Amino acid sequence: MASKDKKLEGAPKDYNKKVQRNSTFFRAMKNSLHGIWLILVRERNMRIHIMLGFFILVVGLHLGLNRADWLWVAVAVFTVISSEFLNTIIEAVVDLVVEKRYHPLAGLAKDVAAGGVLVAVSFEIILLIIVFQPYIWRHFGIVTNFSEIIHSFSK
Ligand SMILES: Nc1ncnc2c1ncn2[C@@H]1O[C@H](COP(=O)(O)OP(=O)(O)OP(=O)(O)O)[C@@H](O)[C@H]1O
Repeated sequence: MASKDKKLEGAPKDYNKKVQRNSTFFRAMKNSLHGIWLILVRERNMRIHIMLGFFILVVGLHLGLNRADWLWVAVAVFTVISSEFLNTIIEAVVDLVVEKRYHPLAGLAKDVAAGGVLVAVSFEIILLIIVFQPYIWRHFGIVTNFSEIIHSFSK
């Protein structure tokens, strides 16, 4: 994430600024929404995860997933989104601490954080295959043993 945005690098005039605590609930909410806006604007991967989430929503509505399946889909999608938040936080903190200097621990922290996202995406793919495959087979009129077994679990 290094130096994508000059505004977030911090200018000398910023050093005199005072940090204001969130004095009201609405101010805290405004800052939280600003955080969501920042990650959407800055992180291409987050935009991809969100678009994929909407795509899964449309396909799920079209195939008529049941309530239990929607729960698993929500777990899968939000696990990935949460891991991307964590990845971005770690990248920002690492860049803040090391500034632009090379440090093996900075590389380790960033790579491990990115690895966490990869694990979350793998978890999402496995869950989505398990949830969607019986619906997709049945959508095309194919009934397999596996789809029946999976479907009997979700009844
Ligand atoms: N200060 C550093 N010291 C050592 N290695 C670093 C440092 N900063 C980044 N790296 C290494 O370079 C890689 C790319 O870092 P960079 O910050 O450009 O990417 P990123 O922010 O992880 O990418 P993206 O924003 O696309 O997720 C990291 O995964 C890490 O291996």
